[in-house]
Amino acid sequence: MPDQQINKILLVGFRATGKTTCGRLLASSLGWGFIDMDEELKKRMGKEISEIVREKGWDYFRAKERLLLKEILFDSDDKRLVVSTGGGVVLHKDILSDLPGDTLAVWLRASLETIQKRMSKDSATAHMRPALTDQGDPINEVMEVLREREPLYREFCHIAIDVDDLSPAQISERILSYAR
Ligand SMILES: Nc1ncnc2c1ncn2[C@@H]1O[C@H](COP(=O)(O)OP(=O)(O)OP(=O)(O)O)[C@@H](O)[C@H]1O
Ligand SMILES: O=C(O)C1=C[C@@H](O)[C@@H](O)[C@H](O)C1
Ligand SMILES: [Mg+2]
Repeated sequence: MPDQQINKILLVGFRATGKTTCGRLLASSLGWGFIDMDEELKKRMGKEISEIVREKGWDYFRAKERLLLKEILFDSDDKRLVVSTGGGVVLHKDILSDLPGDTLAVWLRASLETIQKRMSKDSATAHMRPALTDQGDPINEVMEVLREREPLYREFCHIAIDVDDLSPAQISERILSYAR
């Protein structure tokens, strides 16, 4: 856990675990700034994530994501900020393993079933969540990618919240108790 006043909260977790939804709510409850990394990358590049990946590939997307993460953590003007990260931010292991002392990383942990159900229902999946593996199907590949990423979420996050049976408001409430 951070040993000083918390100024930044990073919401981390797999696709469709509610990082964007809960982050917006949490920032508004705290009266802090808010940034959604995927939305920011889309805005900066003027394209949907699916287009960026189709045209330039995942390595290019990760390079841009990495620069943005560093900028947010180390050069942001906003003193207090809630950050909804992209699902793959744990791949930037060197950054996540050396977070500033005022930054709390929260893992929104959901079951395979919840993730697949939410991804299938969410119209944003088509343009925000292109396939990550050779399987070519973002829903079918979830188990394989989760298996790789769960140890990273566990290693880098200070706290985990099981979100399957909680509403966004309940999740935001839980996180609030750590930030005050
Ligand atoms: N606690 C919740 N209970 C039920 N549905 C939820 C909850 N949180 C989010 N959702 C729904 O799940 C879907 C995905 O949510 P959201 O976009 O916030 O996830 P995300 O973690 O930001 O995903 P990504 O990593 O792809 O950006 C949305 O349709 C949202 O309405
Ligand atoms: O899990 C991932 O690697 C990703 C999740 C989304 O938030 C986007 O950042 C993008 O689709 C990559
Ligand atoms: Mg999101």
